Amino acid sequence: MLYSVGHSCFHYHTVSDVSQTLLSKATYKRKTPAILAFTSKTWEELGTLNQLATNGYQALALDLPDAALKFLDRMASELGLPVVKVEVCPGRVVAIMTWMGTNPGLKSILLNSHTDVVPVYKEHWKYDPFAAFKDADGNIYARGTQDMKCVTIQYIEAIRRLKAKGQTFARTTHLMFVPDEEVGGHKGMEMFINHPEFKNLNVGFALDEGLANPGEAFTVFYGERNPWWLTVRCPGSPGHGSRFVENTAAEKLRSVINSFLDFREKEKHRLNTSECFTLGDVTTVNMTMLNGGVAYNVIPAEMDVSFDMRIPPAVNLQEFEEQIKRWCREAGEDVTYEFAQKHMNQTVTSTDESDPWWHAFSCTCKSLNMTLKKEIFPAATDSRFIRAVGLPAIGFSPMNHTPILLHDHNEYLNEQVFLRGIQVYEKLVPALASIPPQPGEE
Ligand SMILES: CSCC[C@H](NC(C)=O)C(=O)O
Ligand SMILES: [Zn+2]
Ligand SMILES: [Zn+2]
Repeated sequence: MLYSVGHSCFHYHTVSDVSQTLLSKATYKRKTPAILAFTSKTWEELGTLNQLATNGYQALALDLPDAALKFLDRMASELGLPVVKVEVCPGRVVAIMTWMGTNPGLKSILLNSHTDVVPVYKEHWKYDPFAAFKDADGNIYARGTQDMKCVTIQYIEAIRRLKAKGQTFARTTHLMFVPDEEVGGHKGMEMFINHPEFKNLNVGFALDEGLANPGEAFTVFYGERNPWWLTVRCPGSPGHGSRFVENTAAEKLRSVINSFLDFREKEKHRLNTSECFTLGDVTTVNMTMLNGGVAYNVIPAEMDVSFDMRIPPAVNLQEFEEQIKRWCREAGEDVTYEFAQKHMNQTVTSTDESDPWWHAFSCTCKSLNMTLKKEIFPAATDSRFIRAVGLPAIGFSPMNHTPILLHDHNEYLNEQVFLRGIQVYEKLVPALASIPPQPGEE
């Protein structure tokens, strides 16, 4: 197995070689980026290696065949930035490029993006979804053009331009690339956020993905609805399909479905009749799975129904769950529910002008004549894990005049919109990374 060390030229043949070299510090000069071979290490071992990193050694683990990681290695080497890679769970690697600030004791800026994408129905695409075809109007079609390769590349290109101009800033900027946002982030950001290597990043403020806006404005997300995925189980008396059996599962199921879907109607009405509400301000309920029954003429002993619910931060979650319990009780005997996902964190990020992070963000956008529309993100991104540990995070993908096509067929982004996004980060990064020391910072 071959290991290489960032943009230095060391090669090792086994992980053990790497560790041996690492652990005999005499072998290293501080200017030499060293490897932390995370891939086969336990978290306890990482603690030791981590201490080496804080002593001035850069970290890099490199036996990873993943194409996205290889691409990021190439970008890091072009930008002249060190990369840390942490295999948080088997096969799930988080990569971090770091542009060190002139005052590294200050809280850093985190530019987060995910490297995974959702699948495609190839037959429904006008062009090959993995060829990034650009049409005559400059629209680039490909899976991930909006979600969120655009943002990843905009971060990288903005840093490239800033570095080329010789600029430096007080605060450190980290570009972080996580592997599994599209399947919930549980083996990526959710695990990594409590990892010592994340704590070492000393993050003060994070940017992560948002959504396109079809109009002139740019949407920014300061919070998210909590996803609750639950299954309601309705047991009942079985019997012959020709009879009026009492206490059937289906009668209970009907009551449950009616309660949930009546509530859905009310929330839909609330959204459609309010000028100022967006999807993120109301609760959505969707019945997504239905199970039960074994034969046409056998009344089933159980029928189950599953719902995807998204609950805005302003809703009292305890009261909401009481309502679910009531619906189940009203449906009949022994109706129970269980959660597949139950997110409870309702932290939102300050968008008050007195907040230094928001102030820098919003003022920069204003200086670029951008109109911002503040919203609650209707679905769930990795930002929820960042906010859950008390860090401010803004969901922002600079795409205006663009239909929302994430996860859709024919996802595209216009090249002009994409290029303007680079300019936006070219201003945002300096503004955020130059925020003066705040009370409590050194
Ligand atoms: C709750 S984990 C699933 C995460 C997924 N995120 C997106 C952006 O589609 C969702 O909201 O369904
Ligand atoms: Zn995304
Ligand atoms: Zn997505």
